[in-house]
Parts: sequence; C-alpha cells; structure tokens
Amino acid sequence: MDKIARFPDLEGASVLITGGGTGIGACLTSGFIRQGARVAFIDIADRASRDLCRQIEEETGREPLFLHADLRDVVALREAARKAEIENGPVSVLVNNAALDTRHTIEEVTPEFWEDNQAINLRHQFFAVQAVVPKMKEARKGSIVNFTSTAFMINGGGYPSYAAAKAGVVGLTKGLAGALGPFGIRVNAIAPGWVLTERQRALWVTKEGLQAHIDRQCLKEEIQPEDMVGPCLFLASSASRMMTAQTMIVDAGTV
Ligand SMILES: NC(=O)C1=CN([C@@H]2O[C@H](COP(=O)(O)OP(=O)(O)OC[C@H]3O[C@@H](n4cnc5c(N)ncnc54)[C@H](O)[C@@H]3O)[C@@H](O)[C@H]2O)C=CC1
Ligand SMILES: O=C1OC[C@@H](O)[C@H](O)[C@H]1O
Repeated sequence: MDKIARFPDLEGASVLITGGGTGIGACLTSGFIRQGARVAFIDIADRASRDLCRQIEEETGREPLFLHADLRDVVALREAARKAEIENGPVSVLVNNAALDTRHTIEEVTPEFWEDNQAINLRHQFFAVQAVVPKMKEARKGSIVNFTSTAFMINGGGYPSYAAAKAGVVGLTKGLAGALGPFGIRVNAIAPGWVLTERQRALWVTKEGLQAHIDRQCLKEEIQPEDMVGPCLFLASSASRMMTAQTMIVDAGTV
C-alpha cells in the first residue's frame, strides 16, 4: 500500500470511515492512516477491529480510533460520530463503506429482513452524512465517499434488497451532491467490481464462479481490497476538487 500516491491535503485531515474494521474498510483505514490522516472508524466487529488497530499501530506507529457501534442504530451512529469529532476534530472526509451483502431469494424476504438490510446498506449512509455535515458546512468544505456496487449494474440476482440499496446509494450521492455543493462539500460514490476479501472468499467464491466473473473483466486479474484505496483517497482529496455527484466504477472493466 506504500506504493500509493501521496495526497498532501489528507495529512492531518479528520477522516471517519464506516465499517473500517475489516475487508475493504480495513484497507481504507490503513490507507488513510498512511496519508497522515487522523482516522476514526465505526464497526460492529469488535475483535477484528481491535486487531486491526494494533496491526496498524505496529506498522506505522499511529493508531486509528475504533468506535464500536451498530450502524443500524442511528442514536449509536450519532454518538460514535460525535466521539470521532471530539478525538480527531471536525470530520472533513466521510467514507460510507459498511454494508452486508447477505444472499437472499425473493421468497424468503420478510418486511423485517428488508428493513434491516436497508438500514445497513443504505440508511446508515444518510445518517452518517447528517451527523458530520454541520461541521463541514461551517468549514465550507468536505468530501463524502459512498460505497455502492456494480452488483446492481450487472443485474446480480442473488440479493435483490442489497441491489436496491446499492442503487439507492447512487441516488443518495447525487441528491446529497446537489444539496451540499453550495457549501463546498463534495459527494461521490465508488462502485467496486467483485473484490476478493477474505469474507468473500469464505462465503461466496467458487472456483468456477470466480473464473466466470474474471472472464467478464477486461483486466483478467482478481480485484484486491487494496485496489479500492487509491480511488478513495483520490475522491477524498483536493486532487478531485471539481468532481462531485459522480460514481467511479472500479471493476477491471467488467462487461
Ligand atoms: N467485496 C466486494 O466484492 C464488493 C464490495 N462492495 C462494497 O464495498 C464496501 C465494502 O465491502 P466489503 O469489504 O466486501 O464488505 P464486508 O461485509 O466484508 O465489510 C463491511 C464492514 O462493515 C461492517 N459492518 C457490517 N454491518 C455493520 C453494522 N450493522 N454496524 C457496524 N458495522 C457493520 C463489517 O463488520 C465490516 O467490517 C461495501 O459497501 C460493499 O457493498 C461493492 C462491490 C463489491
Ligand atoms: O457488491 C457485491 O458485488 C459482487 C458480489 O459478489 C459481492 O458479494 C457483493 O458484495
């Protein structure tokens, strides 16, 4: 990850990442720390998040702030965001990364499943923005990066509620960009392709399925979690100062 470009304006920036404890989020947490940012992340995975903090501290001498919370609980989310601001100062970069891509069929979805699925995959992103925007408005600057997915773009059929939420993230991104642009606050999205995290390999990957997916990619390589760090740093930094309301697709050119 040390090969990634340096974005000088991220040095000292107060960065808040949702779901920054494992998977792509863990790489984002590490990547922003290596830019010299003051990083806080909210996650429900307690042990893994604490292990990540220890590992990053050993590797870099700097430790991110882990805030344990269930992001489906808006009160807990707000409290965690408040703690991040107290510890690191007003948040200037928010990365909405947390999600849950549980597979489900149309038949098995209940109203409770739907609400719970939307609460983590879409709703939490809005309330995380609501929590940090007042200070961004005061500063008249800020960058928000929302993680969507190509899953709905390629008509993935294994998770209709998740696909709806991820499509909603694009609409949310564009709506927030319109509302917040006059305050100098940018809002963009990143749409990863299939990113081979440990969890993906453990839960969803089969040799045949992965090969079939890679056959659809222009770049015939597995996409790694670390491959999301550079695009996210770019959208977070002033290097993308005139980009907002956009969705950056990072999928190795999947057709
Ligand atoms: N891995 C992939 O193939 C792809 C991932 N994405 C998106 O990228 C982002 C990261 O993906 P992954 O790292 O694969 O996800 P993941 O499921 O492996 O990690 C998500 C993180 O959010 C945390 N989290 C989940 N529910 C939570 C809750 N209720 N409260 C607090 N924390 C919670 C988890 O503990 C975990 O650390 C997600 O937004 C996902 O939709 C998009 C396309 C493909
Ligand atoms: O968003 C996603 O897109 C591809 C799926 O295989 C993956 O599990 C999901 O997180």
